[in-house]
Amino acid sequence: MGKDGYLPLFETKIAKGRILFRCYAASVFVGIIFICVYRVVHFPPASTQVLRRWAWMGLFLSELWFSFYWFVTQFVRWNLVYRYTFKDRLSQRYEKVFPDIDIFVCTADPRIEPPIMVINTVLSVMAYNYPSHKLSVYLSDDGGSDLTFYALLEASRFSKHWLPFCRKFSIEPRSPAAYFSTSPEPHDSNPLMAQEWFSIKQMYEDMRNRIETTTSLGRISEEIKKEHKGFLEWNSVSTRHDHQSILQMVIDGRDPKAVDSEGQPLPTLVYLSREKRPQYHHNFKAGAMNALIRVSSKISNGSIILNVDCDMCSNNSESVRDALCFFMDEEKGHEIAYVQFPQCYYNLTRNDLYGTCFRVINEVELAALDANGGPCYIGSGCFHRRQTLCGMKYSKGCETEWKRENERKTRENASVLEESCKVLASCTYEENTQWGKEMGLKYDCAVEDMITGFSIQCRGWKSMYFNPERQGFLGVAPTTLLQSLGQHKRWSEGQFQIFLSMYNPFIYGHKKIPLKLQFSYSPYFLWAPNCMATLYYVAVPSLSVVGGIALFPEIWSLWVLPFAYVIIAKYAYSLGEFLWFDGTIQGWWNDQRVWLFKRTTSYFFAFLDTILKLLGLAENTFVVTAKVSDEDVSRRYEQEVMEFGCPSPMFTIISTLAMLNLFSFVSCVKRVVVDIQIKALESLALQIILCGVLVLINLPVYQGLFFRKDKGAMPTSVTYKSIALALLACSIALY
Ligand SMILES: O=c1ccn([C@@H]2O[C@H](COP(=O)(O)OP(=O)(O)O[C@H]3O[C@H](CO)[C@@H](O)[C@H](O)[C@H]3O)[C@@H](O)[C@H]2O)c(=O)[nH]1
Ligand SMILES: [Mn+2]
Repeated sequence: MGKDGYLPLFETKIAKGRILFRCYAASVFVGIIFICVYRVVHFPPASTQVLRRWAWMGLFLSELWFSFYWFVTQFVRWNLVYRYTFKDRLSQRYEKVFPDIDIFVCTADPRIEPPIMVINTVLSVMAYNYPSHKLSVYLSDDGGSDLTFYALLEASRFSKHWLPFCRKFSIEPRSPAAYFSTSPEPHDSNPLMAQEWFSIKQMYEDMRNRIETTTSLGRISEEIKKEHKGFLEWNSVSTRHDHQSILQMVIDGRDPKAVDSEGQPLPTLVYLSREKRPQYHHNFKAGAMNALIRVSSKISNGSIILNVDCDMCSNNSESVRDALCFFMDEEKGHEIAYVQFPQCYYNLTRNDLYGTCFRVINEVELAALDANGGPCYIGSGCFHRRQTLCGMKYSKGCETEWKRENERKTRENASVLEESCKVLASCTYEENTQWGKEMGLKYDCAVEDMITGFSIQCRGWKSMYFNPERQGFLGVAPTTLLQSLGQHKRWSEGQFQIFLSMYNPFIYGHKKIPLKLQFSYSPYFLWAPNCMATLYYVAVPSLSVVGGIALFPEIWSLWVLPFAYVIIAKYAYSLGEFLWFDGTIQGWWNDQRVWLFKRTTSYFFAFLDTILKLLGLAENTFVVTAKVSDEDVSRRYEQEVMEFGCPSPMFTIISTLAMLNLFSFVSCVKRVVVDIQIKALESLALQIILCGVLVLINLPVYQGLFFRKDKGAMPTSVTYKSIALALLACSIALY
């Protein structure tokens, strides 16, 4: 109970059972100390073995890096908190004075983000269990596509039937595609529902067919063009990189005629494609969001903004109310800037081949960030207080009066409003303003979300992490290895860039956020530099086996113990944690493999590109992740067969490392079996084991290189290149 007998709207529980974790962490720490002692005491003497000395030094440095990184990640996990909301109390106290909510959906390219998927997201958020006249949904289309506009128009019509249906039968989830693909056909025992179910389903299928036919045609027919004045805008669009602002209020919620089939008001629905000109940088998603912030401030000015990516549909119609439990809590609400939900995906397979399901991040790491001062903003599924997004600093006593917030709506009619808002979405509007710097989402960073959230926290605000039983949002996970690696390259690059910029958590965050939070950001911001230590560890010990250079204690020495303990304890704990959160053993193994791939490729290229950018030799890019794949690729994804397919430098690195370890391993086996040199191998035992594990984890790579004939196999050019490179490396190691 809060002060004065007030019941809070949310509660916080500290995770129990951290004893086991703390014992584990402390014991591994001791193990690490022993390893360091071993490395120092057994440092090869200067006079002999120059090569071994260097290899040893590198290995020691890598181990120091891993230890430091491990130490920080464990330290910030010391406490975890979980939040629970009381929606009934919220409803009792505030149902009549709920604030307006603006929902931003971003899309960028109709070819890789199909309009039918986009409008399913739009429909799912229009159907929140929340007073419709207080909801406004904005679709930002950076693809500037009339196909997307057409789909939105169709969605606006369909919503008139969909919203009452959702309300009447309290269905979940409220994205029609997700609902009809997961809910069983209704029974005859409920004839009323059955009848409506089938007719709505039919209506949805018809709409989907129309949209998909038009999308595959690639252009809008003359007939359709007559249906809405909005299509005229495209007469003056030359390309998607060069056009005026297009703004259409597809549903004007203030209009008394904007009602659904039961006469209830509909949410406002707005289409925006901000102006694009080749000579102006558009700043990717951050630019789109900032245009939306301005335009929406003129139209609906909701005091809470929800941001979702176009593939992240709502999976829980209560999420808005959940978020409000935080913002409207009488005691703590006024200091909360944003409420972040986890990013989850609906297209994951059982063993999650590409390790995309952030199991441990969602269940543990974000809860730890929350305990240390607040989670980061991760782009999608996040509710913001409008003022904080616009740069406001936190100050005590600036409590929001929710009742007054709603009285600021404009009365201008839709077409006047459309015209006057276009200016706000023009290229020149931001010139000589603080947009992208102190206002709105920040520019010049590939992870605009992280840096924006961080700077909001540095302005004194708190944030909350909320991970409800029924997931709030579900998106589309990448379905090929290359997409997944590309996504991680963008993330790790952006994060490392922040670390090296003035926004370094320890410098910029100094005295602004708790030290623990500064530390909590570091493991993410330091993803990229992991590549160096990892590359070293997977290549040098194996090559040293070929050259007969021992870098670890002999198998019968007591010094093996700390190595064995640290490795076994670390991996056993990580496996246990993974299984605890509903993972599978195979899934964990896949996760380890992807961990390796990311560190040797995504992070490596991110590291290089960050350095190039610092030197002014490269520019920021944003490669949008594809949300569709052709049938063949999807089938292999379903069957959990790794997708290579096209030549890429990333694959060359992966295959070369795999081949190199294979060669080393084969050379050991040969020595044991053919030359019977068992004794000589005692000093190399740990390296051979490491090499063997690397071979095991790379099995799908060998399959892709040599045994598969399908289109997802490794391209032959990569095969030849990697064999040549690995042979070269091994022969250098031999001499
Ligand atoms: O110029 C652009 C580029 C992208 N987007 C949109 O941004 C979203 C995220 O793009 P996606 O390719 O799906 O990136 P992800 O890696 O899946 O996204 C995560 O990481 C991004 C930062 O790297 C954040 O912006 C996202 O919110 C977060 O979900 C999508 O809705 C895009 O349509 C734009 O609106 N304009
Ligand atoms: Mn995405």
